[in-house]
Amino acid sequence: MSKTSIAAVAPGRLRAARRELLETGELRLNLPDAGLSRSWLRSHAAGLSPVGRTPGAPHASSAQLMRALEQQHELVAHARPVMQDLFAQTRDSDGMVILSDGQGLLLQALGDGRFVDRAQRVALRPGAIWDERWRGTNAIGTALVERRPVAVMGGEHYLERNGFLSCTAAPIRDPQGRVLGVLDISGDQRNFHRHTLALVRMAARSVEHRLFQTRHAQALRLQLHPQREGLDTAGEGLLAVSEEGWIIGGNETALGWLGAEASRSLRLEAVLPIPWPQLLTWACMDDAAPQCVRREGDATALWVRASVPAAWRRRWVGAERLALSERNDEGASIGHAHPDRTAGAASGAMGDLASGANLSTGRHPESHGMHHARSGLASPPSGCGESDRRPGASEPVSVIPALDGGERIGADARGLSVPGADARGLSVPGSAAPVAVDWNAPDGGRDAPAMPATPAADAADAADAAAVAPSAGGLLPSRLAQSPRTGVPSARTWTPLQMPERSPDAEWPAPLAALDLGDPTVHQLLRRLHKVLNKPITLLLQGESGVGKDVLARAVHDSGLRCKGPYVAVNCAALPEGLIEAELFGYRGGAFTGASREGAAGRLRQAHGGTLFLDEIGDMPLPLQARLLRVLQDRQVQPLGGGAAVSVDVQLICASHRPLRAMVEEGRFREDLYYRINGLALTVPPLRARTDLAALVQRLLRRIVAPQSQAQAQAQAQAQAQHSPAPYQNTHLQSIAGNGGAGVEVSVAPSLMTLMQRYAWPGNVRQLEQALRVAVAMLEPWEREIQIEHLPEDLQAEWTAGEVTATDATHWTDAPGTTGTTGTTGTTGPSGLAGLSGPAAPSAALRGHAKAHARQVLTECQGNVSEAARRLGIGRNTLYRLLR
Ligand SMILES: Nc1ncnc2c1ncn2[C@@H]1O[C@H](COP(=O)(O)OP(=O)(O)OP(=O)(O)O)[C@@H](O)[C@H]1O
Repeated sequence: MSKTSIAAVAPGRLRAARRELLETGELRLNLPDAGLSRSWLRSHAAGLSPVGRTPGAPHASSAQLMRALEQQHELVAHARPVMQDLFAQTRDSDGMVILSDGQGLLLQALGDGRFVDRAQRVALRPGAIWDERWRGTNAIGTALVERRPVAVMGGEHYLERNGFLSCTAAPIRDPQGRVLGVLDISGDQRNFHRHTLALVRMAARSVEHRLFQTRHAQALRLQLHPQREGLDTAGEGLLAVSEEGWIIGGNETALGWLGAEASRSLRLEAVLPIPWPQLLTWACMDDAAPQCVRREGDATALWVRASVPAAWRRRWVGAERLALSERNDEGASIGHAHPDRTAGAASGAMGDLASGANLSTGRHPESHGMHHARSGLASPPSGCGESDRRPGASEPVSVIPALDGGERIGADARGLSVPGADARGLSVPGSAAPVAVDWNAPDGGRDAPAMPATPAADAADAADAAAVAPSAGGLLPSRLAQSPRTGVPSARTWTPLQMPERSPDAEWPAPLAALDLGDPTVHQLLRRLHKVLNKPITLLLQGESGVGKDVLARAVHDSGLRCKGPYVAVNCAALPEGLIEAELFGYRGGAFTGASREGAAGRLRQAHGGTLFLDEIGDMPLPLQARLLRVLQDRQVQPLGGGAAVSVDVQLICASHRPLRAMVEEGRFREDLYYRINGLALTVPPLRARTDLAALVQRLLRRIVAPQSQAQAQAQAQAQAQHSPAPYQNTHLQSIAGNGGAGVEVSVAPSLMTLMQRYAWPGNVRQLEQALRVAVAMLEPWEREIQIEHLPEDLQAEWTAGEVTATDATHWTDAPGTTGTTGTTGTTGPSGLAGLSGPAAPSAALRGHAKAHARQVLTECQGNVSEAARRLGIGRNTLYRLLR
């Protein structure tokens, strides 16, 4: 439906296909465009009749339209000038330029002439909803479903009454890749011009650019294009980078070229061969001209222009001045830094400060060459836009010649090497191949493959590529498989710039990294979560109760771009059935008996801009599942008792300990909802299957002890202030710490740890945490090591009785005086305490070993049974039994 539809499908063929669809419900005749066939089939399935009036297509009231305009004010504001421009260009062809929101609600229209009157008759005007479900195949509605630019000509419209229209529409995506709305040019089909599709695509891109620039106004923004002239056109790539050097956003074009995905999971250096401090230095220059980045090997090139927020410039240049004056004070070499350097010139030293290089250029410090050399970047390209050179600026300084004739970063003018650089060029950390930055490419395209003839062609190609890899369901732009015509390296050809081999763990955000305690399954799970961070992919966390699903969801929230937004957790199992609906979706005042007069926004709306964690979603009643599905699809919430639907933007994370898949098969959970929430399903392993119990115990203990001792320190301080005796209980914790608890070290006796490692922990981490809380509370003031007797009594009883449930659920209990389920014979369990109460049916040899070990410990304790039992982490009676 993109290009084929411009050469409209022959009317006879359309008629035949329509007849077939109506008679058989199928389209075996196959229209030449698969997208058109799909859309017709959808229209048919929606129960629309191609002839006659449209039955009950919704239309917004003027109040609803006003509200929608308010909600979409950013989109409308950025689209308006673009629409005016489009209108000026298409005026002669008697058409209309239309903007719709993401639901197909027409927000604004520009047009004049006779066509507008005709358009009004088919409700092509603000307030009407051109969703495919109501109006059949049409450019706006179909572009929304197909998520790509679409042209629908004359009889290709499913409803015959729209057959006089020719419409071209392109989705407008926000910087996260979500479709915000659609830009459309509609006109009389007889006047249709074949370039309209390219025009509307470019216009939509232009709106996206404006949105991108606004949303990322506080970030460093990079414009990219294989041709210098391509910068500032709708075909350029855009990247946004945080001050720490993380990619935080990118448009489809940039992501396609760089093979990157816009998430904080990638540092800029992973995709562009420029060390971050040096790029920052260059970007902070007042008049930084575009530069050409070229990859070694295949000579593909990208032109880069950077803009930074003014505050960054102030910060970096200010820091630079300070650093310079400090270095001057120390009498250290500062190369040729000029004391009166301008801000832009001063910024040039950032690179060498950051990289530790000491550059000596022999040039005037204010020359461009100076900036580049001092920043560690090679000098500006000699043929790289003469106009970029300031009048009178000196020639670029000499730099280390590249093996292939290019110039290198990573080495200073005297050949001093910069950390991270090697003789062959800069090695991007973890990247497979060294890459060179060639600031000297004569035109940025000399070695580069042929470039697109026009930005329009480029735009068309990118759109076609998007059609190849459409990003479904509001996902971030997927990697584009660039058309060869663009001459731009596809994601594949840039692959060496990525860091597939690197271990990303070092770059995990702290909240995720903190959960990586050494268990390989958990590690894999965290890796997968890390990959989908900041992507609108719904997560489904499954696993037994207490394994830490909520903890994971919270870590995902805290690690992502939404961390400043709300995190709202709802336990669907804990809410009375009658209240879930009101709790989730909100209600209008007095909507039901007992409802408050003011009404309530509901948890979904509370989570707007943040994360909604729906725990135990398997416990949600079926009717509510249907409602939730609708909300997830429409991204709008309708409060109970009526009122306008409100848009919500939430990252959804669902969790359940129930087997949802099986529930779907049994009809207890909606299949459509299951697939909707199942963007990425991960199973959190039970504690008994984890190998990092010791590290987890330490983590939990730190968490348990620190606040306790802090609270006690406070209580003590308070008590002292009131001249009353300090509370006795557990004052040892802060006395151990001596500093309010921060340094308290409580650990678990090794023998007890062995026992714990063999226990099945049916309540998982929750049970472990509770056990440790009790144990810490039971510690005497002088004790810092947890023994079995500190544990809750039920565990003690279970373990000392040898009734510990093993990971393999085998019980052994033939220690004297106990009863067992397996009746395994032998003496004791495995070594140490585990031998006494180890869960897996121990062999006689193991029991013998445990007994021997207990004897040895007793000898070491010079016969002191209490001490030996303490060391072994068991009670005295148990030790007696064991030794018998
Ligand atoms: N990795 C972890 N580090 C520290 N504490 C953890 C970890 N995982 C779980 N916990 C603790 O275990 C308890 C249970 O965790 P959480 O509520 O996340 O489990 P869950 O799987 O969501 O349980 P349920 O299915 O019953 O809701 C919490 O107190 C939590 O703090």
